[in-house]
Amino acid sequence: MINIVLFGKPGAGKGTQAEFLKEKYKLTHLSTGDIFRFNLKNDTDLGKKARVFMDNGELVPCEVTTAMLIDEVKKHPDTAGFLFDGYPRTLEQAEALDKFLPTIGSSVTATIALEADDEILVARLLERGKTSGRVDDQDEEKIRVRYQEYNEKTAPLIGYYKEQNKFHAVNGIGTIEEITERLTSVIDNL
Ligand SMILES: Nc1ncnc2c1ncn2[C@@H]1O[C@H](COP(=O)(O)OP(=O)(O)O)[C@@H](O)[C@H]1O
Repeated sequence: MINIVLFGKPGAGKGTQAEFLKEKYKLTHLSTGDIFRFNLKNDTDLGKKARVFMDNGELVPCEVTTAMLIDEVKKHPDTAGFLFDGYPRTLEQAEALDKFLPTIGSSVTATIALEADDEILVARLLERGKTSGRVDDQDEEKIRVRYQEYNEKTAPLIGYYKEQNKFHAVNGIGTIEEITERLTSVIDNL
């Protein structure tokens, strides 16, 4: 089983690239943001728990997110592997994943970060907000909260995965195809 964690700031292109990678490597794509948005739209109990946090650009509490992720993983016992997109986002979540995966005989294979400058990313998000309908993409204030959350809570994961020799960085600026190419060359060399 190969498990890839796609890592990067909001707007870095994780979702776009995940679409290509999941096809190429036959991976199950689990985007916590997408799963939450689905639950929000359908007004499920999970959606109700997540809404306030998401609408403000804050992280949903770890126990809610981790329970949801584990449920999703368990729905795909026969997969060739997972492409985690948006999880883990805190040290607590990374540790939870490292504890959970061995219970299904697996582990994180590699973490790949898509890197880009903040100004480029904020511009991309505001552009996406015009068409996506995502509340958290339409307001610079909320975008700023997400970057703050990233810097405080998610950035420390870089060190966590480097220590395990599982961290790879890829330049996230270029055409979609160029970036897919960079990501596949990392994965093919794992
Ligand atoms: N691993 C997670 N832990 C906590 N909250 C999460 C997680 N993944 C997604 N969320 C919630 O969903 C929102 C949207 O996630 P996502 O689409 O991945 O956003 P972004 O484009 O900001 O990376 C986040 O701002 C957060 O509220």
